[in-house]
Amino acid sequence: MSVILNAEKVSKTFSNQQLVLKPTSIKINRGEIYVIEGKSGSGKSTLLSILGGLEKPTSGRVYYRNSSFYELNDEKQSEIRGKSFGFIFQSFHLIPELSVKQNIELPLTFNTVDNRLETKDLAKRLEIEYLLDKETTKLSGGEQQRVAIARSLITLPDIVFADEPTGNLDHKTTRKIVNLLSELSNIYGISLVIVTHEKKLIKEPHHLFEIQDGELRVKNRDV
Ligand SMILES: Nc1ncnc2c1ncn2[C@@H]1O[C@H](COP(=O)(O)OP(=O)(O)OP(=O)(O)O)[C@@H](O)[C@H]1O
Repeated sequence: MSVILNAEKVSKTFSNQQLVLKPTSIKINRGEIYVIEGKSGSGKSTLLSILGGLEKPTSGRVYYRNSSFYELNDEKQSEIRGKSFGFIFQSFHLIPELSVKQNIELPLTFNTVDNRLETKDLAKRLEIEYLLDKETTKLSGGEQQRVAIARSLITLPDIVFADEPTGNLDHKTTRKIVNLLSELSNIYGISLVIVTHEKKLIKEPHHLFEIQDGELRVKNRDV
């Protein structure tokens, strides 16, 4: 199994000296799904931001394809974030002035990518083809999240990081979004790292963890 991302003993202390993330090691394999469960304030977003190249850890290293990510220069770091990582957030972060199609294609305008998915194909798989020319402000929460998912996948990244991707959605929409995400991760061989407060968000992730007071542990699936 090829390891795409390897975090070695990463920890985080903010200026108030509180240890928000205890030294944590985790390896992300190609095409596999990782779910990290934890209560509010447990350190989920902090860990996800460190793994996703958005927040430098206080100690430890994150290796992306054998390069120590935070030791690369800013230009190289943003190139990796733009081309090889995708991000999905709870509040979608769509741009209201742009159409659905323009939102999906946004990552392509910032990066010269070698690979990409065709917008129409992706939209078809997410069942939002009919929305491509629409404004995003008039879409339902579930539709907006499907647009955000399409945007996270358009560059055919190695890994998609999702922070509470279904947090604002009802139960039925949540199931649909989660199934779509797993399916697309499988089809395109993209690794998925999801942090959530919700238990059993995905039926059978390849890896299930729990984070409690900044400490990451493998979770017993029966609990
Ligand atoms: N920039 C920061 N400066 C100081 N403390 C921070 C900062 N970011 C996060 N924290 C603290 O670190 C702890 C963990 O925060 P984090 O956002 O990682 O938790 P979380 O599990 O994602 O919570 P939630 O589900 O509520 O988003 C919290 O106590 C938070 O107040």
